Amino acid sequence: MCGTCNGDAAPAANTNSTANPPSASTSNGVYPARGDPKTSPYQSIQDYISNVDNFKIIESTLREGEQFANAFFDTETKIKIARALDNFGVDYIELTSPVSSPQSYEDCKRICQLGLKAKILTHVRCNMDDAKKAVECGVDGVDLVIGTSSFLREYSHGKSMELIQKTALEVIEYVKSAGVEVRFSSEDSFRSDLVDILALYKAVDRAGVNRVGVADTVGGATPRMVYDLVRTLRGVVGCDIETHFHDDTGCAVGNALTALEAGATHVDTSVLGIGERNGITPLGAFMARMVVTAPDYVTSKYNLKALKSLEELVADAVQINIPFNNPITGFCAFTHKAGIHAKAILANPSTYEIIDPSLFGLTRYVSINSRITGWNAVKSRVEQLGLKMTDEQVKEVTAKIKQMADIRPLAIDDTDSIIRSYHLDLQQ
Ligand SMILES: CC(=O)SCCNC(=O)CCNC(=O)[C@H](O)C(C)(C)COP(=O)(O)OP(=O)(O)OC[C@H]1O[C@@H](n2cnc3c(N)ncnc32)[C@H](O)[C@@H]1OP(=O)(O)O
Ligand SMILES: O=C(O)CCC(=O)C(=O)O
Ligand SMILES: [Zn+2]
Repeated sequence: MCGTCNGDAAPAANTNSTANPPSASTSNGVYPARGDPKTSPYQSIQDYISNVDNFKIIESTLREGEQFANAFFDTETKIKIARALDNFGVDYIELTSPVSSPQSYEDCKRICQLGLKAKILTHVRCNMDDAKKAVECGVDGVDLVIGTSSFLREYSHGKSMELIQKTALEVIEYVKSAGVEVRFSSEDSFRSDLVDILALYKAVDRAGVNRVGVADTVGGATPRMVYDLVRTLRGVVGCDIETHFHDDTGCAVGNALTALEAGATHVDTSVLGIGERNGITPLGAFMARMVVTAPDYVTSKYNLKALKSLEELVADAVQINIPFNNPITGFCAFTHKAGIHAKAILANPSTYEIIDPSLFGLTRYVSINSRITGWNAVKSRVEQLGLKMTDEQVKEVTAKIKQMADIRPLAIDDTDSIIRSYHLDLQQ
C-alpha cells in the first residue's frame, strides 16, 4: 500500500521536501531531540567502563555468514562483499577458516592481497595445524576458538580445560611469533563454568593475546547475563574484549549494546545477521541501535549511506529478501500511516522517528491511502500536487478517500485521482 520507499523514487508526501525539519540539526545530522544527550533519553549514561562510543566492528559475513543455510559465496562475490564492507568502514573482516577447503584457503589469501583498509582475520580451531594455515594466508589476525562448556568439551572436541589451556598457550605463542594479531575465544561462554573460563582468559591475557572473545553460541543469554559476564571479565583481563551474540531468542542487538556498556571493545556482526541457524547481531540493526546511543561516533566513523546497497548485495548473494521490519532498510522502516502520526511527523519528524532516514541516504514516506489517514496528511499531499483547497475542502476530500479505502486497498494513484477529481469538481 505504501509502495516502495527508503531511497527509491519517492512516493507521495515524502516529507524530506515538504516537512519543516526541526530548526537546528546538529553537524552529524541527528536532530537535537534524537541526538542531544540533554534532550534524548536514549543515549547511554557514560561511565568509565562503557565503550558505547568507542567500539570496533568485527564483520563476519564472510565467516559466520557463510554458515547461513543459503550461503554460497564464489570468489568474486566474496571480493565484492569484502570491498563493500571496507567501504562501509568496518574495522575487521573475518573470513572462513582456510582449513575448510582448498578454495577457502585460496580466497583467504586473495582477500588478504586486496589492500583493504579493514584488517583481515580468519577464524580457526585452537590447534597448531589450523593456526599455521591461517598465518600462511597472510592475514592480519587469527581468531582462535574452542568450546569450553561441558557440552562442547564432551560432545565436540573432547578436551579437558587443562589441555585447552596448554594448547591455547602454545598456539598463541606461535601466532604472536609470526607477528600476527591473535584473539582467543571460548565458544559457548555462557554455559561454561565461570571460574574455569576466567582462569583460562587470565592465562591467555598473560600470554599476550590482543583480544579475548565471549560467545553466546546458542543465543540464550540475556542482557543481564551479558553485563555480568563482561563486567567481571573486564576486571580480570587487560586486553580487548570481543563479543559474539546469536539471535535465537531475539537478544543479539541488545546483548551487543549491553556488552559495550559492560566494557567490551569489539562486536561481531554480519550483514542482515546471516549465520548459523538464525544468525548473529545484524550490522544494520546494530548501526540503528548505536547511531541513537552514540550519534557522533557512529556518523563520523561509518559510511551509513552505503548500508542499503551493502545489504542488497548480500541479500542477493544469498537469495533472500530484506525483511519488511528490518531496522533502517525494511521497506516501511520510515513509513508513517496513522493520521495522528502523520500530522505530527509533518510538523516535526522527531515526534515519531528516533532516527533521521537521511543519515542513511533514505527518505520517509507518509501514507495517505487508508481509512486511518487524517486530513493534515491529505493537506500536505494537496499542496505537493500544487492544488488550492480550503481546510474544509481538504476535510471533505479526506472523507471521500476514507469512503473508498473502506471498500478496498488504495494505491497512491487512486488517492491522487480522488483528490484531483474533487478539485476539478470544485472548479466547475
Ligand atoms: C560456533 C562456531 O560457529 S565455531 C566455527 C565453526 N566453523 C567451522 O566449523 C568451519 C568450517 N568447518 C569445516 O570446514 C570443518 O568442520 C573442518 C575443516 C574445520 C573440520 O572438518 P573435519 O576434520 O571433517 O571434522 P568435523 O567437521 O567432522 O568435526 C570437527 C572436528 O574438529 C574438532 N574440533 C572442534 N572444535 C575444535 C577446536 N576448537 N579445537 C580443536 N579441534 C576442534 C572436533 O573434535 C572434530 O575432530 P575429529 O576429527 O577428531 O572428530
Ligand atoms: O569465535 C567466536 O568468538 C565465536 C564463534 C562462534 O561463531 C560462536 O560461538 O557462535
Ligand atoms: Zn557464531
